[in-house]
Amino acid sequence: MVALPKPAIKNISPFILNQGSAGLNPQSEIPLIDLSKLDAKHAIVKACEDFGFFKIVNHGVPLDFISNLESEAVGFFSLPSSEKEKAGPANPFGYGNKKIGPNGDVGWVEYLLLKTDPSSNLNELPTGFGNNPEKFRSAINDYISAVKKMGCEILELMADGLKIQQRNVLSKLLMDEQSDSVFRLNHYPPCPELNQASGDGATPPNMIGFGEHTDPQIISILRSNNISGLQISTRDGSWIPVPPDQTSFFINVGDSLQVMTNGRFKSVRHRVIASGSKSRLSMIYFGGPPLSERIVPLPALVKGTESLYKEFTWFEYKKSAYSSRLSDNRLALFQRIAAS
Ligand SMILES: C=C1C[C@]23C[C@@]1(O)CC[C@H]2[C@@]12CC[C@H](O)[C@@](C)(C(=O)O1)[C@H]2[C@@H]3C(=O)O
Ligand SMILES: O=C(O)CCC(=O)C(=O)O
Ligand SMILES: [Fe+2]
Repeated sequence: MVALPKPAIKNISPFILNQGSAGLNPQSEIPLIDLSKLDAKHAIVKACEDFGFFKIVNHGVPLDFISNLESEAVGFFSLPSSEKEKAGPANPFGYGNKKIGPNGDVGWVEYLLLKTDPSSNLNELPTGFGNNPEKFRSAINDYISAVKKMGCEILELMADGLKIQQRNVLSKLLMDEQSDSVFRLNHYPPCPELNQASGDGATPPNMIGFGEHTDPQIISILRSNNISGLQISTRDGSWIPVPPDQTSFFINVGDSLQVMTNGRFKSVRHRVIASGSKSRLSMIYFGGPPLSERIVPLPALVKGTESLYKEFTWFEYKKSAYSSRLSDNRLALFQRIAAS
């Protein structure tokens, strides 16, 4: 594995999370789903209800697709800033460094945000995009196809587990040619100054790599190298660390799936805490519907009850998401106020 260069920083204060390790609950277990087991569909539904998050093993994604993409990504993030910046600034797609989104959020992270449609910006990767942009492009395409296939299998198991007759009711949205899915490579560089900075006296301060948020799409499929940092928020509001596992995937329920299940599944709040000494690299596929898709609860899940949400299209939701801050509760605008 190639060592990534360390960026020079003078002032790390905007990135410090002023709460030490308070509120962390390392005891909770992250639900583990074995995709080869017959009862996977029930375990998936339970994990989505309890956590909105789970880990997948026996996923069927070829490990060489993962390692090829990881080495291409390491190669890209090792380039001099002047080279990486040729792919930026992220607007929202492209190379971004520390700035997340358009509304003032920052994190100790550099990233590449890409559309997944192979005919779109993947083919516009600028020259200077590593030594062999064609190799990078092909590693991204191989990875995305395999991960999308696994994502569709998971969405079909969810539909089965929810006893919905049309088992492709969710997966067809990702399979649609117009699916508005995105792909992100995040690199959290080490921050040696963190070890010297003073926290609350007892514990060193935490550094925000990627601030807390929920993902807006249907499902996010995350894989990282073996460096920790990802945390999820539980129903009681405490944070639990997600032990890294570079051979597995982690699934997040997104806001759209929360709505489509009429609140039965909850989108999971999560964040990344950067490390003082090690580089974390993550790759995330965000499976989204076509822009024109109406995001409404599946009819089978509203029988006898009312929809908890006002109707909206994915385009309307995305537009509103892009005028929000990262930590905002983006669904609040679309919630129906229960009649008393
Ligand atoms: C602050 C922002 C970044 C984000 C768009 C937003 O305005 C609010 C949602 C953010 C998020 C979180 C999940 C994904 O990383 C992402 C690509 C997405 O779809 O929504 C990011 C957006 C981004 O970085 O552009
Ligand atoms: O990098 C990670 O591990 C998670 C990042 C994340 O939540 C995101 O990009 O939406
Ligand atoms: Fe996220």
